[in-house]
Amino acid sequence: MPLLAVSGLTKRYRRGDTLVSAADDVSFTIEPAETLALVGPSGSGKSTIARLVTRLIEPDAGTILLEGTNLRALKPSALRAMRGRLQIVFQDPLAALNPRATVGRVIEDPLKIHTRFSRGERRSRVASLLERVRLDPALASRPIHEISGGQRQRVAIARALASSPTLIVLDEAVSALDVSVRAEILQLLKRIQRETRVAYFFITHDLGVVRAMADRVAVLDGGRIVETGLASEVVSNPQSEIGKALVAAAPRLPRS
Ligand SMILES: Nc1ncnc2c1ncn2[C@@H]1O[C@H](COP(=O)(O)OP(=O)(O)OP(=O)(O)O)[C@@H](O)[C@H]1O
Repeated sequence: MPLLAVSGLTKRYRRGDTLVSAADDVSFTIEPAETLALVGPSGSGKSTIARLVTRLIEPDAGTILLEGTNLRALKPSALRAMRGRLQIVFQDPLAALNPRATVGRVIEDPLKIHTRFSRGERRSRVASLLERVRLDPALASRPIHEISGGQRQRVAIARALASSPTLIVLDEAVSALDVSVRAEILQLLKRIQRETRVAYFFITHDLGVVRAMADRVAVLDGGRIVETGLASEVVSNPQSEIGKALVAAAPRLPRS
């Protein structure tokens, strides 16, 4: 059974008199411990699909099965419990995390929701999550706005890991970082995947990231998936027009 099975996912937005298809009959699967990348030009529907899959927005049609459970059929309380299994990390941690909250608080909050740990257990789990993302546990007392962008994204990853997810959706999660910090975070994500067998749904416009991180890739155009395949094959020999255009527009890719 796939970890995630999405089928027929459809979402339209009204713009004036017309309907814009942000997701048009989208179907794909993600296996445990796998990384699937979703690429496409600006406005092709990548963020919409990330938000549909994580149930932040409601689709017009389609099913989303996580570990065989239909997320759309769950009552709010059951969905809350399931949410821990499926986490999302956004591009801008300063917008996604409360900038005045401390690092420790940001990571501890999901533990309050998803576990029955005592206060002491939560504190020691926060310390081990900080170590997992290679941050000094002493950082727990610092407010989010005082730490660097790269450190903030590590905190966002630690927060996502707090509820022991089986799938993390990364919505342009490394796009705003400079090149060296981005490389460090990608290495970190790979190591975490080896250690925990978490799967990633990697939303990106960066084919270098696809080549470095993904097992498979789906190419999106106008809300439709126009090509899927092994990342190495699609990046070196795209079949769809939009895949060819993305590869042609990419800066020279480092060898994987
Ligand atoms: N809340 C909304 N209301 C109306 N239209 C929307 C809304 N959100 C997205 N859209 C439209 O849906 C389409 C897909 O947008 P989406 O943000 O999902 O694309 P994207 O591939 O993530 O783009 P980018 O890479 O620029 O972030 C676009 O035409 C966008 O204008």
